[in-house]
Amino acid sequence: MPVPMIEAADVVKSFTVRTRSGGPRRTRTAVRAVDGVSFTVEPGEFVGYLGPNGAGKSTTIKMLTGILTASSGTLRVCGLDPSRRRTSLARRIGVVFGQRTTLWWDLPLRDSLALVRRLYRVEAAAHRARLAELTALLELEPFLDTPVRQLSLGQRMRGDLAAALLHDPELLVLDEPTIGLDVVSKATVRDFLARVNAERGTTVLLTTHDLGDIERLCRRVMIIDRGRLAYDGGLDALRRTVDADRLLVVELARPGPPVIVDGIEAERVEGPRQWLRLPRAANAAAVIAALARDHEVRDIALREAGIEEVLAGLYRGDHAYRCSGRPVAP
Ligand SMILES: Nc1ncnc2c1ncn2[C@@H]1O[C@H](COP(=O)(O)OP(=O)(O)OP(=O)(O)O)[C@@H](O)[C@H]1O
Repeated sequence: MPVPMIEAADVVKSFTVRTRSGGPRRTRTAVRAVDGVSFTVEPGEFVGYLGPNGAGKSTTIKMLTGILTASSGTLRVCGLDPSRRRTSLARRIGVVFGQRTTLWWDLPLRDSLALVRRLYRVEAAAHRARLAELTALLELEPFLDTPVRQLSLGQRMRGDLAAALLHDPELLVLDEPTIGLDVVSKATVRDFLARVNAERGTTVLLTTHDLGDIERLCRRVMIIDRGRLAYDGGLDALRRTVDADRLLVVELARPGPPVIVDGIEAERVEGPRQWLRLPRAANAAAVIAALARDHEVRDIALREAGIEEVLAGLYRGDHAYRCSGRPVAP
């Protein structure tokens, strides 16, 4: 059995936050940003680590890369304890944060990448070969001699990906790598990541809010919500759940409270427009007829629910969407 790339067992991270409760005194409260998370990632997997804002994704990534130490539980990345073996681990993993660069702002990209070689002590010939390969794959040539601060966001991200992969890591950890990129740059980054995973067998853990990233890249997704794992399983299983539902979007003559038809209550209301989720077994024609009988309806549309609706349901803690992929903490 190969050693798992990542093993997390009941990992907790608490922060102490000081809050002012009206008067001059501050009270200390503990916030459990990550609250007993357990999972295993095997070599070669491409896993999406998803969740709403503030769910605990970045905190998890910081623990995986040794920036933060877990309050309790055990964590192993490439078989190492990240907080105790941070330097050894750095040689075996690559990390990209979409919101900030690891490159040297005033240096041309080429020089930045040369410095990365020294940091990771990559042998010169290996570096040349790898740089040539990454330059071709990421189409870096036109801007290798441009200072990083003059690069567009898409160019800078390609530079950051090259920097993270120059030392040929076993695991690549990405925190929102496509944030702010246009559709063409996103496609370039996604195609590149898919190739790195498929051809080099690099394991990838990806945090993103971008549905396109998830659909294109992640065979498995883990969803964290308020510090706890709410779903861990295949994207296909999530899709099958999606297939089970349809959405009825109804435009009423006037705004009102959520309508209830055949026991189905509108889950979203925006002015006169309301959204009802119809299980596959529901008879859409009967629901529409009942709606028209009891309400003044201006317009109606029926559509298949997408991955977006399923994620929104999971993020809301909608239990109907807790489909079982792998065991999930209750
Ligand atoms: N250094 C810190 N001190 C106190 N609380 C923190 C600290 N870092 C994170 N938190 C809190 O922990 C929780 C999880 O934050 P985290 O940044 O991990 O979320 P996230 O899932 O990455 O969110 P986003 O999608 O918005 O980036 C939040 O409630 C956040 O306010």
